[in-house]
Amino acid sequence: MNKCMIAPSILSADFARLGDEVEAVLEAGADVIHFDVMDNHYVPNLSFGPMICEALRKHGITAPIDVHLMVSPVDDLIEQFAEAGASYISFHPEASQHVDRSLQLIEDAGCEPGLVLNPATPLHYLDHVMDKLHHILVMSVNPGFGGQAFIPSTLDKLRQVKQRVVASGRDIRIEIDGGVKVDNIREIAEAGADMFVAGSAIFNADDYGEVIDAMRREIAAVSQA
Ligand SMILES: O=C(CO)[C@H](O)[C@H](O)COP(=O)(O)O
Ligand SMILES: [Fe+2]
Repeated sequence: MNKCMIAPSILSADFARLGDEVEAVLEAGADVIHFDVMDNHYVPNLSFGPMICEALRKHGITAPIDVHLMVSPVDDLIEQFAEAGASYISFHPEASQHVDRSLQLIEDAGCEPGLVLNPATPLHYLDHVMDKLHHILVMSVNPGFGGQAFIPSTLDKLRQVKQRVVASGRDIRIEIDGGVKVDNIREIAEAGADMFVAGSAIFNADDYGEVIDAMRREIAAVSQA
């Protein structure tokens, strides 16, 4: 199995000290920086755009930046985020007129493409595009806000996504996003996730490293079982 990755969502970071916050979570052991882009149209909230991604690169951040686009339309922002230094780019299929084209645009821009499934988004959106996916992001909250409670039915969805990935024979990461905490990450890992987004659980803690280490111990308990 792929090494499991911890991806702190900077939505819950102190924006006035963003560069330092990102450095701090990476020093604390994070693998990836999760970057939530909200447009007050596809989701009822507004966050940040490519300029902030570029600013993190200029600040010296070299870790992968995982851009989660909660925007509609999708395509215009792909090139901008690629130029700003994004590593992975995912979008919600309902927000794109042409899902295959958007995935191809991401790949052509030199980034790793992913699709995001909301709690009520059917899995059939994965049909016909598995060969284009680097990751599948399963939302375990409805998108738009950090700090929401994990929706338990998404565990079953994760299992179904995992089955599809195994059946495809492809090496596709399964990412989970929303309400991930130390006390539920073990069952999430058991259900098939291998990339874990956590915003409030990490940034609301006094010691980021303590939370990330505890999450890794919980995940390791699954691989050793
Ligand atoms: O995409 C998101 C919300 O739409 C965020 O990535 C997610 O909510 C992370 O925050 P938390 O871990 O606090 O739930
Ligand atoms: Fe996200």
